[in-house]
Amino acid sequence: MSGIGLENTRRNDALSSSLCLLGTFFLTVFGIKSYLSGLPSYGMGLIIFAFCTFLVWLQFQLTKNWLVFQAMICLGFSFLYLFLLASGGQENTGLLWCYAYPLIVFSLFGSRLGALLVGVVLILSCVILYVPDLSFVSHGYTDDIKYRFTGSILFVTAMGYMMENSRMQAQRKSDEANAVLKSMAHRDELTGLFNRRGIKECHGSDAHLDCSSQPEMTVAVCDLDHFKKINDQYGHDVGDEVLKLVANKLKTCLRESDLIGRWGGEEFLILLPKTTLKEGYVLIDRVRQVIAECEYKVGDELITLSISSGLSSTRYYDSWDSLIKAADKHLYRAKNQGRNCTCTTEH
Ligand SMILES: Nc1nc2c(ncn2[C@@H]2O[C@H](COP(=O)(O)OP(=O)(O)OP(=O)(O)O)[C@@H](O)[C@H]2O)c(=O)[nH]1
Repeated sequence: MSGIGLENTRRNDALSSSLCLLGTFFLTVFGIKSYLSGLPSYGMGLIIFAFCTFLVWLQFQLTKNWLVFQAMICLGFSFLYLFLLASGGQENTGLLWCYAYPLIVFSLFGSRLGALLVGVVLILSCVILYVPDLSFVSHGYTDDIKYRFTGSILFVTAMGYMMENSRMQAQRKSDEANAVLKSMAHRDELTGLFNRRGIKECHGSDAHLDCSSQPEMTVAVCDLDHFKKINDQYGHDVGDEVLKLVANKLKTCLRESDLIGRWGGEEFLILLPKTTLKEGYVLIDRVRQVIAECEYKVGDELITLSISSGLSSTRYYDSWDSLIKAADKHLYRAKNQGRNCTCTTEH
């Protein structure tokens, strides 16, 4: 799961638990109190709401289905809001709890959808407050309380909307910044290829190399030949351009599924999943030929390039360190054999 996805899951978990468990607690306490104070049906109503809230929480813990949770909790709290408003609650104190409603809806649905849902429920609450003689309405609010409640709930709704909006904007900015930071931490700035950390993040654990449970993977360490001379003769900027050119050639020569990284200065690491050592040899030697054929122009001069590579495979090595060490050993052999060549155990 991505960092952002994980963050959302954590937020949903925290939100569902605090909403449902606190809701269950307060509804139970005030339900029992009302029941014992001579309002049995109202008290029972609150206790039933408490029980349903707990069930919704339990359902979310078991299924982790956020959409179902959102729908059920929104429906439940909308009913509770209208119930408190219509009944007035114990000694008309039901209104006090109504202020939590817009905040709950905004935190569950965000500012836009939240505003729509709260809007619908506020229209229904105006019907309850101002339409006379509705059979299901038993409150005894004075006109002054109705006006003041309408004004204050609209104010809380507007504040809730603005706060949720700024929270969402801050979240978006932080998600974007995190994505940029993650890419910077895992990519080489010059070539855009994965850096060491990026490669290790994708394939770094020895579990990725277990050949008994997954297909063979071949690893190649490729190194530009006599790169120091290019730097010394033409300057560091030209050296950088050559590195970019080679990185692009690697990208175009290899498959989508292959992972290419810059392992060190002028050294590249290539992972070839689902590839035997023999197949890997063919692929990497073709890359060698392509690079040997390409020429880089500096002014009127043409620079010829070449790479040497060493290969190893998960068929023979089951730890990351031994795999890279073996590829390095073959690279060393390729350099000693005169460079511009590819070496493996079987060749
Ligand atoms: N332009 C540029 N040069 C780099 C970069 N990183 C490392 N280098 C240079 O790469 C050169 C590597 O030199 P060596 O290790 O001697 O390797 P080589 O000249 O390619 O010789 P062989 O590998 O034996 O063929 C050094 O001069 C480093 O300064 C980089 O990011 N940009």
